[in-house]
Amino acid sequence: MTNLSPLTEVAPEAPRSRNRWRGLLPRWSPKLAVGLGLAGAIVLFGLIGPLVTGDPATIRDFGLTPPGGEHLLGTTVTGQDILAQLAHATRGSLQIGLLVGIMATVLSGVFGVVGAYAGGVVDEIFSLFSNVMLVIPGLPLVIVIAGFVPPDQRGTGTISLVLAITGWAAAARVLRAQTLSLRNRDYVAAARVSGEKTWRVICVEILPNLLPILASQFVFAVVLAILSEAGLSFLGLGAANSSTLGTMLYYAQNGFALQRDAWWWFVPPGLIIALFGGALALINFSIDEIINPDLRDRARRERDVVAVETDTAPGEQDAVLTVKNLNVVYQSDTPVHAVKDVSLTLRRGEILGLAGESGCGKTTLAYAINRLHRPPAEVTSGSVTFHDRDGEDVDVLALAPEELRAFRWVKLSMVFQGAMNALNPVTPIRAQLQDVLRTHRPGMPASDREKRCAEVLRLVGVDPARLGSFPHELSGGMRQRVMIAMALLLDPQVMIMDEPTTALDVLVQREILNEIRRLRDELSFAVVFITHDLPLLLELSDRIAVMRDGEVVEYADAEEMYLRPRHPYTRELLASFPGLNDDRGALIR
Ligand SMILES: Nc1ncnc2c1ncn2[C@@H]1O[C@H](COP(=O)(O)OP(=O)(O)OP(=O)(O)O)[C@@H](O)[C@H]1O
Repeated sequence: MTNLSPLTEVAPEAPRSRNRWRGLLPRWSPKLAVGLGLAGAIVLFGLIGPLVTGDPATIRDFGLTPPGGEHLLGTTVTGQDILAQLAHATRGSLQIGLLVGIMATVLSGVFGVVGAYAGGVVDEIFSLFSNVMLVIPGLPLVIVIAGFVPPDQRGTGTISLVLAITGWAAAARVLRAQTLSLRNRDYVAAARVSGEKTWRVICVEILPNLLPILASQFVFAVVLAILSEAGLSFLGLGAANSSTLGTMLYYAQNGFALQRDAWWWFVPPGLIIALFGGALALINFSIDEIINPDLRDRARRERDVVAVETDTAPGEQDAVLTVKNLNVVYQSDTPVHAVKDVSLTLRRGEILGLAGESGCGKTTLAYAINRLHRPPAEVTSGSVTFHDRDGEDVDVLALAPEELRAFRWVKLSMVFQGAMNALNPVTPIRAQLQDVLRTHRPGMPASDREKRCAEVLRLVGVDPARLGSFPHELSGGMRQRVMIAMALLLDPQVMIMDEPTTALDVLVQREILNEIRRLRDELSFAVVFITHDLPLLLELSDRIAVMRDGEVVEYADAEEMYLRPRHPYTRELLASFPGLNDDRGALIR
């Protein structure tokens, strides 16, 4: 099958290149539109309402008037206009929400980000303090603190402070974890080494990466503050001399609004709290999609799965893996469409070679097949189906996280590019191999684990006596064999090998390739073998797919490709290896 489909446009991404901050903004979606619309309307009401609705405290001599006429939302028992009260109360609640949001975000930033960046004793003290604050139950503490503050000092500022003090710790934990990961990134290390000041490294290198998390936490803190303040006011512990939605509910309860069927007194403030909470939750969900692009992938994948199910073109008879119209895009400032509409079928026991120059998308394709791709990489469409030995078809892109964990390495394993450096230098080989078995076969007795580890080492031609060795005591070739042994441990049906021999000298490379072919014959797993070295693939593979610029431009039997390359790019690739141009006649295998 030759796949020469035209480049799929990624139209909505175009503006990203113009504005690097665009990537940090939520994508426009119905959820976001509804959330922003509702929240915006409520904020406008809180801002403009008090200016046009008049004094909410004016007492009139006609109490509990139902909505209509002069008083659109009716009056309280003392004849105060509910609409005017609602406008002022909305403003009061928004003020508290905003104040608490800012204070809680600053506190979590200081204790989470600064602590984690400073490290050492500072981090330990900050982290201990955050943990203590986290385990103290929030609402009871708020009630106790608010209860101890005399009513005349219990203004909006005091209540906001109390709510912020009790509401920052969980966010600080998340920020700390994220900062610990960011501070070890190369660009942060480079900034430090180049002598940038600490505040600058935090503000310029770290904080921009935390913006979506901070925004999400801010929104959450605002919702929580409005709800908590309403709860406190309802208990009579809210801000004194101020009007909030909670105090409105408190007075409605004291005025027996429910018993008097005066629904217009308590329903509007309750409704505004519920709508504002719902609106911010919708906004927060859209921000979550920036932090975790997997969320937006999921919806799209579910759509794609339906499309694939209705399009059940007959696959190849003995297929173990079918990739259909797979598209992967790196959603970076300038989106890179790294895999374009790729369709491949891997037969049971087959070695499928994936060739192409550096940057053509081989690794991206391998990672996407395995669901190992990480943001900004995103599978925008297509399907990956694994056809299990027992006849079941597994839709790999739709697997839930737990199912994926059970699938990977058991059914489909991977030997990574530069894999020989992937071994942990301070742990003996035995422990590293046994870890895989402990994770995937928790019930396996220790003696069987030991036996299996020795067995796979033997399979790849490494003396089992080496089980106790540390990686640095092994040669590069041996380490590579250990990595292949690790991929074999659970007897997978498919093994993806991404340039597994690139760093090795030609002789060791040849030995390992022979080993792979022998193992495939013995254990009959299928292999996707990735390399830019087309001659090597011609020797090793049954079929070869040639990739260029993210597309599979030719897909054919190895011998056929060698003798009759059809695509000009394949011919160009073959011509670039001098040994293949001579008169050898047939492919040497
Ligand atoms: N994190 C990323 N963000 C944006 N673009 C990326 C990212 N990673 C890879 N790319 C781009 O995706 C394309 C495919 O990269 P990929 O690593 O899959 O190529 P490859 O064929 O495996 O190359 P190599 O043989 O050198 O490993 C390249 O154009 C690359 O620049």
